[in-house]
Amino acid sequence: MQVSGNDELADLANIFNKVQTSLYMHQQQLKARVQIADENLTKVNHELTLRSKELEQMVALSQRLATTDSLTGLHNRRFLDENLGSVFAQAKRHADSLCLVLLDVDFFKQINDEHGHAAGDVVLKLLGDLIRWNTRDSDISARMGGDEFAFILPRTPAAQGKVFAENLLERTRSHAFVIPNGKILKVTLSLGVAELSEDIYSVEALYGAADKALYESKHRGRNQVTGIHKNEFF
Ligand SMILES: Nc1nc2c(ncn2[C@@H]2O[C@H](COP(=O)(O)OP(=O)(O)OP(=O)(O)O)[C@@H](O)[C@H]2O)c(=O)[nH]1
Repeated sequence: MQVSGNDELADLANIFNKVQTSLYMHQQQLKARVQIADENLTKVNHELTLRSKELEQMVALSQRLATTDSLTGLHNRRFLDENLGSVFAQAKRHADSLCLVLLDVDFFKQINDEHGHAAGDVVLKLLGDLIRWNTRDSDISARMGGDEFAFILPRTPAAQGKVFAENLLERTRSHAFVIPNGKILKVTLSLGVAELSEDIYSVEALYGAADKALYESKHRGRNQVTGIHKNEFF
C-alpha cells in the first residue's frame, strides 16, 4: 500500500504494510517447511517400501528353509506331508491316478560305519542330485529323514510309478558315488510303489501300502522295486 503524508491513516498504512510483509515471510517459511516435510515423507515412503520388500523376501526364505532338507536341497517331510493331503483329496475327487513311492538306501549304516558319517552325507547329497535330475516338476520329491526319501507322483498310474522307481534305481546303481577320500562307492536302493485305489481312503493308508511294498523289496533281497495295488504286490 502506497503511504504518503504523516497522519493517522499513514500510520495505519505503515502497520498494514508491516503485517503484510510479516505474513508473506511466514508464508514463505511455511512453504519451505512443507517442502522439507514432503521430501522427508518421500524418503520415509521409499524406505518403507524397501523394508517391506526385504520382509517379504525374509518370510519367503524362512518358508523355503522350513520346508527344505538342508543336506540335499530337496523338500523335507513337512513339505511332503503338507502337500500329500491336498493331492490325495484332489485325486479322489476327480478319480485321478496317484502314486506314492518310498525309497530307502540299502545298507546305508554300513557306508557310515566303513567310511564315516561325512561320506554317508556325501552319498545322500549325490543321491539327492540324481533324484532332482530324474523327477518331473509336477512330482514332489522329499527326504523324509536319514536314508529315506519319498515321492508323490500325481496323475500317475501304478505301472508308470513302477517305471519311475525302476529308472531311479537303475540310474543310482550305475552311478559312481565319489566320497571325500576319493573312493568310489556303488549304492543300491529298495523302493515301494503304492497306487491310490478304491480300497484306500486315507493318506495314512496310502503311506501304509507304500511302506508295505518297500518292506517287501527289503525282504526279497533289496536292490529292487515292489509295487502294491489293492493289497497285491506286483
Ligand atoms: N551320514 C548320515 N547318516 C545318517 C543320517 N541320518 C541317519 N543316518 C544313518 O543312517 C543309517 C540308517 O540305517 P538303516 O536304515 O537303519 O539301515 P540300513 O543300513 O540302510 O539297512 P537296510 O535299510 O535294512 O538296508 C543309520 O546308521 C543312521 O545313523 C544323516 O543325515 N547322515
